This record gives sequence, structure tokens and C-alpha cells, in this order.
Amino acid sequence: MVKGPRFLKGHGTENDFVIIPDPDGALELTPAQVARICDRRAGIGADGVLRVVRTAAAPEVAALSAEAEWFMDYRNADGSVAEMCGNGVRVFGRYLVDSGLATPGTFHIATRAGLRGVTVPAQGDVTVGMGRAALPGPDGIEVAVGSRRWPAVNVNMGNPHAVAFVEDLAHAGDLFTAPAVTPASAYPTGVNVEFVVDRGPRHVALRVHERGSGETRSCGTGACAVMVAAARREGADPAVTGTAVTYTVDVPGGRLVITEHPDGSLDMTGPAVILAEGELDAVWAEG
Ligand SMILES: N[C@@H](CCC[C@H](N)C(=O)O)C(=O)O
Repeated sequence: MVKGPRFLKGHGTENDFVIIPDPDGALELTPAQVARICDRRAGIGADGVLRVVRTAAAPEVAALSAEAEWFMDYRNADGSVAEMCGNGVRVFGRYLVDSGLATPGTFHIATRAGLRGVTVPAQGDVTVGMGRAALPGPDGIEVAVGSRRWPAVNVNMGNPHAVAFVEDLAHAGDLFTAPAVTPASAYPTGVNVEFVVDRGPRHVALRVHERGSGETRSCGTGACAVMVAAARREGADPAVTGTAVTYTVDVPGGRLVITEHPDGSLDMTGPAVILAEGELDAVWAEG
């Protein structure tokens, strides 16, 4: 049997990841290998892979190494690369602390979308500074499932999102396939699609179809995109009022609490769990 690298399995609100420690950046992780590892029947099974690399050993982010010792190299389940993963960065921080690679407290993690600050206590929920949302438009974006269509808001959280407010989350259908989003030119690199319903004052619930992973039980960047779209829909903008706004965002896999501050920055708090550890073999060795 050809032995591969050590891995861990973790999740944040049931958005689940295979974590592969690769401190020196020695592994060539091909899209095919990632897809095989994430396969829920023939592999370990996950929504994505978090490769743990020293920032200084990762040429694409090495310039951030003075501020962040570790780089979260995030891959979607189909092997594609994404800029950011909000649940992933909480789980990544939990892994660093639990394994002794970081001390409990606040520190930075490098991502393709830039630095993200995490606050990781010795136990319990993790808070991430998610950066600022951008709402680049255009007007007129629509999301369609079957014969239903909804207007959608383009929110960029380092990665792209289309947020659609719907009457019933069941109207999003089975979400096995990606909803149609138009115009396609609004999202040249693909898009994550969130369907949102109201649950109460500053309390919403979502379902998501993730670019490169399909329907998942949670999406942290998606939950932040939803929070900002929901706040603007009610006319709340902390940059204008000077008052922070907090939303509770329910996802199929749990609950996230998200605050937008007057400087536009977003904090997201939620669980991050490491639940297993092992060693890859055949699934890895096929190249
Ligand atoms: N689940 C993630 C987002 C992962 C990346 C996304 N699928 C993309 O391609 O942009 C999260 O928690 O943010």
C-alpha cells in the first residue's frame, strides 16, 4: 500500500473539510486528487480541502508571511481553487491551536483573498474577521430554478455570491445542479448562490449552492454576503449610521452570528470542530 500524507477531518456548521498538513509546501495537490479525497463514497468525503502550508513556503502568498505564519490553501470538492472559505478559516484556526501550531488567542491566517484575523479560544466557538463586503452590481441579476426566478444581489466576500430572497427555501429545489444566474458576465469565474428567508428581526435562514462543491450545509462567506444583503434591504448600513448591525444566520448545519461594523468590517462567530485523524493511502496514491 502506498502511504500518503496525514489528514484530519473537521467541520464548521457541517461545512466539512479534509485538512492536510503540509508545512513545507512539499505536496503537489492535483485537482483530481482533491476530487477523489472529497468523494463521499470512494474517498474520505468533504466539501473541500484545507492544505496547511507555512505562508513563507507558498509563493502565491509569501508576501504575507510577516503577518501570518500559516496559509489556508483552500480547494473546492471538484478540485477547483477558491479565494476564501469562511467556515474553513475557523476550522483551520481550530486545527492550528489544537495541534500546538498556534497559541489560543487572536492571530492572522493568509488566504488568497488576503489576511483574515481569527480569535480561537482553547475551546469553543471561533470568530473570524471576514473583511469587507463589496456590492459591485450590476442591477438586474436573476437566479432561476426551474420556472421560478428571483432578483439577486451580487456580494463579493473575496469570492463571488448571488443572494436571492425567496418565500420558501424549498423553492430552491434539490440544488443538485447549479441554479442559473444571469447575466453570466456578472460572474466571470462562477458564483456561489444563496437562497434566503426571514426568520425574525435580523434573523434569516439560507440554503446555498457552492461553486465547485454543490449544495453544502453551510457557507461562511455566503452567510456574510446574506447578512450584508439583508441589512441593505432593511436600509441598515453601519458606515452611514455609525452603529454596528448584527444578524443571526441559520444554515442547514447550524447557526452563525455576523456583525458588520461602522468601518465596513465583518466578524463571524461559529463552531469549528476537528473530529478525526488518519493517513491517506490508495485514494491519494492514484496521482
Ligand atoms: N464554504 C465556504 C466557501 C468555499 C468556496 C466557494 N465554494 C467558492 O468557490 O467560492 C465558506 O464557508 O465560505
